[in-house]
Amino acid sequence: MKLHLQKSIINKQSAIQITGSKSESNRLLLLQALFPEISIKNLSNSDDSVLMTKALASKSNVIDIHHAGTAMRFLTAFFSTQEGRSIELTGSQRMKERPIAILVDALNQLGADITYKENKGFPPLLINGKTLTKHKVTLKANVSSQYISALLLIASKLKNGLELTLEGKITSVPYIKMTLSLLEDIGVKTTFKDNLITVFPNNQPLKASNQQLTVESDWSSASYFYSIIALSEVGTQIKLSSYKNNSLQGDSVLADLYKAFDVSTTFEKDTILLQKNNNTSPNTVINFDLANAPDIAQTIAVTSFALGLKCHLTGLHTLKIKETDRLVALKTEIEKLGGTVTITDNSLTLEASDNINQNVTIKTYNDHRMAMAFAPLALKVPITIQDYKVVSKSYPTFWDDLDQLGFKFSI
Ligand SMILES: O=C(O)C1=C[C@@H](OP(=O)(O)O)[C@@H](O)[C@H](O)C1
Ligand SMILES: C=C(OP(=O)(O)O)C(=O)O
Repeated sequence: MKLHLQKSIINKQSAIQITGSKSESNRLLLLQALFPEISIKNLSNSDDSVLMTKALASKSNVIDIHHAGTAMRFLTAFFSTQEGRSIELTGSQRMKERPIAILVDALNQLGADITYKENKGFPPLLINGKTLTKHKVTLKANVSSQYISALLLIASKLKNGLELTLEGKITSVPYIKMTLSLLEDIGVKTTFKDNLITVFPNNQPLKASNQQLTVESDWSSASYFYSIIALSEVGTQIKLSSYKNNSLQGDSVLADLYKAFDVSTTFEKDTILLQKNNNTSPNTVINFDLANAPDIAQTIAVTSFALGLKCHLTGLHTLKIKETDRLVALKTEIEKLGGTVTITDNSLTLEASDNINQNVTIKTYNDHRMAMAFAPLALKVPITIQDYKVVSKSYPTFWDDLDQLGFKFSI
């Protein structure tokens, strides 16, 4: 269903409460299934976290996690350890194109029994739960960190814990560190030195002081407000809550990166105040390596385009296997708007330009981030989002929050 955004000017000051991080939530939900004494505050209301909750509670032998990548990967590891349970783990058509062999091979080497129902290397998976007996495995670390997090999340419940050796350049590192930090928060011991991660077994109940966890709000969702402020008049402010100064989320690098667009971030207790300080110079060139923060690539590309800036983004190799091939999707949609984009397998270059075509319909490719990344362009031109409902994958109240800021739109 289409959503038409008129050219909008937003309120000078607004405050938005953002839902919990979907990455932290899906890790904690998995850990809660293993350690039921865990209680979680500020859980994400994203579709992906709702699907994760339902899948963990389900008694069915077919579980469909739709588009949720973390749920697919984390649940593959979880169900492989559930002795006596046999399930088919499946997902959307796109999920059936997102590779999973690296994780399946690692789990099978540890003693799991996982096979492919359709295409080798891809969901759906047939998983016969077993006690995993081995504790050492090596896997490629340059394709998706989610395979590594999946193994780490189940590791403390294996008899001898886990020793993971990572091969190749490690991608999306902050997500691995987030997993290890959350394990430490509940009292599981871990080490990460060079390319070796060790998780020690923990079959004791958790200490009372390790049972209550509060999810920080989602930084990837905050990126759309960074973009909105970057495109707004000098002096415009948005307050977002609830955030921490020492975040576990790699996307908190936004606070640094958006300085290039003259957006400042001020921490005030558990809120962040974003403010546009100057008109961004047209001579600014954006040059970022986003290997550690792949989910904000679309936001940054669109902010740069809207401000007419040249932009060169690298470290984008994981974008090809996300909800859609995000490199191709970005090139196609920015070019419809009048931009010039060159992509390789791991980079995107946007030429500086000062023209933005009006009334373009942005295709969303079943990708929440395509809809949300392009929406801020309404501060410059009227624009249509092809399927506005996609946002619920990570941010169900996105349009309500844009409405609150003063965006004008109709369905
Ligand atoms: O572990 C996680 O929560 C995630 C890891 C990242 O994936 P990759 O490691 O595949 O880049 C990220 O893109 C995804 O949205 C969430
Ligand atoms: C890539 C993403 O999610 P996932 O891999 O969990 O589907 C995302 O939210 O941008």
